[in-house]
Amino acid sequence: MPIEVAIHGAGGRMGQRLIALGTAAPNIKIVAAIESAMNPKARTDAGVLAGVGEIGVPLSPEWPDRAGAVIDFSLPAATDNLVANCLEHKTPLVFATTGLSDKQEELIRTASEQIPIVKAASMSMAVNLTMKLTEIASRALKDHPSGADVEIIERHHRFKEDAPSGTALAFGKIVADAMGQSQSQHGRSGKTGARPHDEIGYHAIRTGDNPGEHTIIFGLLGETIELRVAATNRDCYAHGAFAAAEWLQGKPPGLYNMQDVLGLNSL
Ligand SMILES: NC(=O)C1=CN([C@@H]2O[C@H](COP(=O)(O)OP(=O)(O)OC[C@H]3O[C@@H](n4cnc5c(N)ncnc54)[C@H](OP(=O)(O)O)[C@@H]3O)[C@@H](O)[C@H]2O)C=CC1
Ligand SMILES: O=C(O)C1=N[C@H](C(=O)O)C[C@H](O)C1
Repeated sequence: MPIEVAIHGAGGRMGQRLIALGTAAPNIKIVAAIESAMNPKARTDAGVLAGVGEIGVPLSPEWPDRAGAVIDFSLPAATDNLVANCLEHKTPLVFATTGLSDKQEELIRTASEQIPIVKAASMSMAVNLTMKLTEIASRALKDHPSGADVEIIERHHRFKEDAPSGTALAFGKIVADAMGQSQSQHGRSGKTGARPHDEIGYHAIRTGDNPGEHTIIFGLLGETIELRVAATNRDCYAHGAFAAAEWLQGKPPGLYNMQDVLGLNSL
C-alpha cells in the first residue's frame, strides 16, 4: 500500500517538486497539498501547478481526514499551526523548514514526545554523508599541532529568506561539538586583526538559482582540506523527505534525524 502523504507548503519551490516526484512514485500517494489561505494559487490543482497534470488534489489550507505523514517545507511563520495540527491528528511529521526561533525548536522537541518527527536542515543523502565526513575530520584535526581554522561557505538562490543556511549551522555544530570552538563569526570586514582560533566563520552567498552548496574548510599551516557538497537541483531533498516519511511508518514518538533514516549513525 502506498503511504498517504500531505505536503505542507505545497505551492513553494520544494512543495512543487514533492508533488511532481510524489505523483510519479509508486510507494507514495499525495492526499493533500496544504497552503496558506492567503496564497493566490489556493484551489489550483497541485499537479497542474507542479507541471505534471491534474491529480485531483487542490492547494488548500484544510487538513486531510487522514495521512500517513506530513512533509513540511514552508516558512517558520507556519510552524506553530503545523505542529498543532500534527498533534491534533497524531500525524507523523517530516520537518524540513529552516530558520526557526529557539522557542519553535523547543516546540518541536516537545511535540516529539507525542508523535514521531524526522527533523533535518538537509534531507539530502549527500549532505548527510558529508556531515559524517565532517565529524571524522573534526575529531582527527582537534589537536593538530598547527591548529585548524574552520570556515563554512554556503551558496543559495536569491530567494532564500534565512542566513546562514540551516545546513551550514548544522555543519558548524558538528565541528564545534568535536573541536570545541565557542565563537561564531558571520562574514568579516574592516580591521579584524588576526583570526582567533576559537571561532567558526560562516559566509552566506546568495546568487541566481543555486539549489544549495556547502563547503567546509579546515585550514592548517601548510595544507588545507575542503569538503564540498553541492545540489544540482532540488530532487535530492524531495527524495530524502519521502524516504523519511516511509521510515517513520510505525515508529514510536521521538525526534529523529536523517542520519537515523539513512543508517549513517553506525558509520
Ligand atoms: N531540509 C531540507 O532538505 C530543505 C529545506 N528547505 C527549507 O524549506 C523551506 C521552504 O523552501 P522553499 O520551498 O524554497 O520556499 P518557498 O518560499 O518557495 O515555499 C514555501 C511555501 O510555504 C508556503 N506557506 C507559507 N505559509 C504557509 C502556511 N501557513 N501553511 C502552508 N504553507 C505556507 C508559502 O506560501 P506563500 O508563498 O503564500 O507564503 C510557500 O508556498 C525553507 O525554510 C528552506 O530553507 C529547502 C530545501 C531543502
Ligand atoms: O532554502 C533552501 O533552498 C535550502 N535550505 C536548506 C538550508 O537552509 O540548509 C537546505 C538546502 O540547502 C536548501
